[in-house]
Amino acid sequence: MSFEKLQFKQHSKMVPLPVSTRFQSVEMSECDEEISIRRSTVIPPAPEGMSKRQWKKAWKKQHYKDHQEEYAKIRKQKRQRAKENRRAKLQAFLERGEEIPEELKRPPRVNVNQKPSGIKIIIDCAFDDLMNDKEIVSMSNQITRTYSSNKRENHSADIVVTSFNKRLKHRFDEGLKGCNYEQWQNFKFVPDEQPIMQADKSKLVYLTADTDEKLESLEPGMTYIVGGIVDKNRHKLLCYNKAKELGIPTRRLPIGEYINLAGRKVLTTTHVIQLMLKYFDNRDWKEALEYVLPPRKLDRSDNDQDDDDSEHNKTETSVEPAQL
Ligand SMILES: C[S@@+](CC[C@H](N)C(=O)[O-])C[C@H]1O[C@@H](n2cnc3c(N)ncnc32)[C@H](O)[C@@H]1O
Repeated sequence: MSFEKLQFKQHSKMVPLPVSTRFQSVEMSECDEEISIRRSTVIPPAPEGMSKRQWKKAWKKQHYKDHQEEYAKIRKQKRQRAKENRRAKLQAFLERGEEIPEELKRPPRVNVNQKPSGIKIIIDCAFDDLMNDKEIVSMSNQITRTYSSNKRENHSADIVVTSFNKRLKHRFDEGLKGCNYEQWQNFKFVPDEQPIMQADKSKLVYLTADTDEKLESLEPGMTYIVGGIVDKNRHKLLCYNKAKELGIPTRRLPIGEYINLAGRKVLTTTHVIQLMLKYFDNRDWKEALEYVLPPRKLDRSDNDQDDDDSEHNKTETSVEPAQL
């Protein structure tokens, strides 16, 4: 048992939570229910030998664990409420005979006219140990969003998540219970690196922002590897060095060639995959970049205003696992 856990157990014995601080779910409105969990959680003083910060972190973690099911229920209710609100808003527009505003429109969850792009994408998740807990959660959300895009866009890819064997897997098995990831279409999760190691190297490209070699186009029959890591670029050259060691050619996305990007040219795993999927619409990088990247990433200081109609942000909308 970890030091933190032990401390927590000991401390819990010494200072049992007063009844008033426990979760009260009885006959309250959904909103009240959530507030009751949050407001009632007065954090007891830190046990000796533990910093306030450490204790707060450990306590919150344990509290969340103890109330996991209640929180899941509240999230579900919130989603339900949001759905009902949206439906009511749409109904009001329809009744007034007005057109539905763009921001209320949503692309269908499943694109029935979808075609296979012919490419395979590997999300290399061998970097589990380099991420903190928050980053693991963020990575798992990126994967669910990627799955959602792979169902919605006009072209799909065969996607494989490799080295899915540690905390990221645990996050899917525990935190995202019910998302049924093992049944996802065009999406496979494997525990090892076999799809990388056994592939024909001439058909592999490792994508990385750390190379000067530009990716000209995407070609059916090829496999593109994307690093499955959230690291705020703490680990520079990580994927570049791995690819070099494995003898896999590396390429960067042609970003600067088509748009001015505000800030770094290192994109998230999801954005990179969304770009690849969108590229197949018209084999046009500029169009794909403007569609996928959020407006804050696009440096609009010297652009032409025609681009403002782009639909870039549609795929950026966060998709809750339960909405998949
Ligand atoms: C958040 S980045 C990870 C950055 C990490 N430090 C690394 O070494 O790659 C996630 C992944 O998206 C891909 N990626 C991000 N920006 C890219 C770019 N400009 N060109 C090509 N691939 C990119 C890479 O595969 C990268 O590993």
